[in-house]
Amino acid sequence: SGKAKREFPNLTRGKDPLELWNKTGELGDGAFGKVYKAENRETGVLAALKRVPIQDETELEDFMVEIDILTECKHRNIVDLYQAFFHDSALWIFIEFCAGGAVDDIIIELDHGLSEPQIRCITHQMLQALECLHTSGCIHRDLKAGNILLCPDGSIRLADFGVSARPNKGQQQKKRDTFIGTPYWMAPEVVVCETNKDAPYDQKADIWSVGITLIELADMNPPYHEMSPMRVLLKITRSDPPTVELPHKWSKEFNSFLRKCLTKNPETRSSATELLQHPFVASVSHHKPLRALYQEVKSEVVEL
Ligand SMILES: COc1ccc(Nc2ncnc(-c3cccnc3Nc3cc(NC(=O)c4cccc(C(F)(F)F)c4)ccc3C)n2)cc1
Repeated sequence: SGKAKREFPNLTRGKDPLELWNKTGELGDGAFGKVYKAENRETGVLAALKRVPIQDETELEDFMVEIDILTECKHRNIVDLYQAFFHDSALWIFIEFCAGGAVDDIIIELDHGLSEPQIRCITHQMLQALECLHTSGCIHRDLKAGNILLCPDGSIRLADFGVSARPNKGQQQKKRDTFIGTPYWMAPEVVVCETNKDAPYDQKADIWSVGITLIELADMNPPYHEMSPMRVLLKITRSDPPTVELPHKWSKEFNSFLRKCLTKNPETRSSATELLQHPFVASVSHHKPLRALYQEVKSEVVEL
């Protein structure tokens, strides 16, 4: 095309990814193209591979937002980008493979919610990942158990299988009609923004979604899961902040932490940095409860 090719430092062009990586299986059919499991021919390292068909350079720029975020936000609790290629009119993204899969699938597989020690562990790592994203000026916008991956050592990685966007730092305005995020986890001010598209919202919206995700981990579903998505939007804006189904079943610290996340006013809602000082997560020091969770999932599969 006549348009000058934009330089993308984190993108390898003119190399066939399958010379370096061997596709070993399928992981699912993502919102944007297929997702495969892959193994590095030289090192044996395992990766998850997403192949996104690209029509032209402008579409490539849209999808490079994701590569930029993953390059800028290198953190032990955010999925690790190994390599990105532009080859055969497609963007090939190779991510560190997390063998435990997504936490919402684990809850379905085990058919029970997580224990409080397991939830404390996940929350501590989620807040660290969010603190890193927010410091880099990014907003996730679609936090939920389905976007949290579990690794065998009990660590978790924040992922985004939808399309997370960056705040418009002079970049193209988020497409006005796209509906970002699944409604159940949406903070009140985001619902207002999506419906009247004016109220600005920022990183505090992710903190609300942390609270909803903790309820999802404890009760196996987010609040109002039995309602239709449209009715949920009204419910979220009109109701008092939700709690877990049986608050007395959980510690004072857990309920207090939830109240800090599920504060309707984003101004007074705590930030990720503030919440890392909260007693619910301040004393977390190891991943043991999540290593046990990984073993449980893996043993479950063997039994079947
Ligand atoms: C069904 O069983 C399993 C078992 C293991 C796994 N493990 C695994 N490990 C790593 N990635 C994936 C994965 C699965 C489906 C789709 N994509 C996956 N990873 C992936 C993620 C991304 N991008 C992000 O996660 C992402 C994009 C933008 C922002 C962010 C964040 F905000 F978190 F920084 C994260 C890009 C390309 C790929 C292949 N899956 C998945 C399913």
